[in-house]
Amino acid sequence: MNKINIAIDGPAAAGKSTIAKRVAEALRMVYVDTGAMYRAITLAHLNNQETSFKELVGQLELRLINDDGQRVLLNGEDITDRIRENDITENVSFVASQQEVREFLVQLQQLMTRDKGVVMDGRDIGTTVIPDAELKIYMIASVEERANRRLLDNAARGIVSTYDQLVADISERDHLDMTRDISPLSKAEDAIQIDTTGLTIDKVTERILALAEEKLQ
Ligand SMILES: Nc1ncnc2c1ncn2[C@@H]1O[C@H](COP(=O)(O)OP(=O)(O)OP(=O)(O)O)[C@@H](O)[C@H]1O
Ligand SMILES: Nc1ccn([C@@H]2O[C@H](COP(=O)(O)O)[C@@H](O)[C@H]2O)c(=O)n1
Repeated sequence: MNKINIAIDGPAAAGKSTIAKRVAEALRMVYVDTGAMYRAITLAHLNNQETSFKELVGQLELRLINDDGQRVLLNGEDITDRIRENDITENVSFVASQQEVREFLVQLQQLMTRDKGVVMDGRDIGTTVIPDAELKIYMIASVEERANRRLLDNAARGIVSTYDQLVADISERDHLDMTRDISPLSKAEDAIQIDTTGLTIDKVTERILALAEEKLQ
């Protein structure tokens, strides 16, 4: 059976990580949430704001552990839950627009996908990280649906937010991600667009598994 890489890109709260985890589990592939990597560097930056990004990425140790999803270790400390908090979300787009940060993480992500067998989600996976991925998905949903989903998410995590604030925050983050100079969020020409608005998690997972099966023949 072929070994493939699957790239899943799209805006905030479209459902990328949820679906990527399920697809990876079903196909016994490795799951990588690249957003968590940018969030981890954002945390390091907030704790060391006097340090240049070049120095910062040169001195940190970032590890991802696939353990019922993905755990994130920064310099040995488990920061999986910490990086979902509002201060990280409010600063991550700025950090992700820094050339030194992108070069550091894209190189790491390309190393992770070198031997294939990875489902990787983010903003630039199909365009920049693995442009030769055998299957590329561009996942979208209405901003209203994404705000509702994130509201439920945050409530489950004990993070304070309101629907209106999330609509504004998600729209702002989408704009920042789509308009930055380096590796902006965009649909790869050969990506298949899936609008998950009104679709269940199972339905979306089934659709992507069917597409992946065609590539695995
Ligand atoms: N098709 C769907 N229908 C309903 N809820 C969904 C669907 N897909 C994902 N969700 C829920 O929406 C929330 C956000 O999903 P997820 O975190 O996977 O999005 P994301 O695109 O990875 O977001 P981000 O890029 O901000 O990390 C999760 O709580 C998830 O359970
Ligand atoms: N490949 C990627 C992944 C993420 N980003 C930036 O990180 C932010 C957080 O990502 P989430 O998936 O956790 O929402 C995202 O808004 C981007 O600014 C990126 O640039 N490239």
